Parts: sequence; structure tokens; C-alpha cells
Amino acid sequence: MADPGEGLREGMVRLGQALATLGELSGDLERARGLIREVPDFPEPGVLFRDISPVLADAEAFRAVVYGMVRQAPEFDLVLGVEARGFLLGAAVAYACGTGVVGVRKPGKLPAVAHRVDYTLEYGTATLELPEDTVRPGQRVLVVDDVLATGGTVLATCELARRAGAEVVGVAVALELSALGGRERLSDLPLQVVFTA
Ligand SMILES: O=P(O)(O)OC[C@H]1O[C@H](OP(=O)(O)OP(=O)(O)O)[C@H](O)[C@@H]1O
Ligand SMILES: Nc1ncnc2[nH]cnc12
Repeated sequence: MADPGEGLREGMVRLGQALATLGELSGDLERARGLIREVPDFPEPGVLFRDISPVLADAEAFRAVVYGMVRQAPEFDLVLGVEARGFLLGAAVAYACGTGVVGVRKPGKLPAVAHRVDYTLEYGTATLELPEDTVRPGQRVLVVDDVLATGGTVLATCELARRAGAEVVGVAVALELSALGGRERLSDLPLQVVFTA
């Protein structure tokens, strides 16, 4: 029997492609790009922080970004979305594609932790945790976040998925900060990026 989630995903991909063909998606994407807020010296001096919150608050921009993240993504069974804005995009991607979603969390939030990984960020060090009873061995996982900078967050999330026995089939982000080298650290892992800065 056909997987209903796969059918939904195919429909979504076709719709995204049709919109792109009509030029609607590209118009919405262009507007979405203009909604990314740049905040100098946040969270510390010297960092130009890119905040996609205004993009998510705009219905057409949000929809266009979600289409942009999935229209060329590989087949997957489960989304891992990273706290905090990765929760919003990850849930939208999963719902649109008919899969479940797992919130990968900062420390101290989960009642039961399956795995924990420490990593480094553009501005410091951090830890991520995977909730118990979520990722099953053999599942094909898509890792979703808002921004790819150094790649530390995405790589830590991939490591969490692998420790649970899953296969990471790809990564999807709204914005890549190319100067910070995240893409190179992901090696051959398929990467879907909507915007590059
Ligand atoms: O590629 P990297 O260098 O790892 O950086 C990317 C991460 O940095 C930001 O999260 P942050 O840790 O600031 O947390 P937040 O989402 O809670 O703001 C962003 O939302 C990504 O998750
Ligand atoms: N400059 C930046 N803007 C937004 N998120 C980030 N994560 C790491 N660096 C970032």
C-alpha cells in the first residue's frame, strides 16, 4: 500500500514546483528575504545576528520558505527540528510532508534524555539533547534549522540521530551564512538552503 505521507509530500512538492513555475514562489521568496532582520552585535559584540522571526510571521513568506526547504529534499521519515526557531520550521516541514517531528532541545528541558551532545557555536559552546522514545533505529531523518552558520548545531543534531540508530538523509535550513563554513563541515550530506548570506 502506498505511504499516505509520501503522497502528501509529493502533492506538496508538485504544488511548490507549480508555484515556482508561475513565478509566485520566487516573488514570495524575494519578499521573504527582505524580511530577515539583521541585528548587529547580538548576542555579543562583532556578531551580525540574522533573525528570521519576521519571515515566519508573514503567511506567504513562511509558506514560500517551507516549500523552498522541501522541494528538493530527499525522502525522509522523520524531521528533527532544533530549538528554538528550528521547532517552527521543523514542525511546518513535517506537517507538510506527512511525517512526525522531534524537538531537539537545549539542556534541562527534557524529562527523559536519550542522548546528549556538546558542540561549539559562532558565539560559544552549547549542548543539545534528544528526547527518549522518539527516533527509531533505521528511520531516515531530515534535520531542520533556521540558520546554518558554523554547522556545529546541525552536526550535533546529526550525531544525536545517529546515536539513536537513524540515518541522516539530509539537512534543510532557511538561511546559510556561507562565510562561517558550515557547508564544508557537512561534507557530502545533502543540504537544502533557501537563502544564502
Ligand atoms: O551553525 P551554528 O554555528 O551551529 O549556528 C546555527 C544555530 O545558531 C542559532 O541558534 P542559537 O544557538 O543562537 O539558539 P536559538 O535558536 O535558541 O536562538 C541558530 O538558530 C542555529 O540553531
Ligand atoms: N549570525 C547568526 N545569526 C543567526 N543565527 C546564528 N547562529 C550562529 N550565528 C548566527
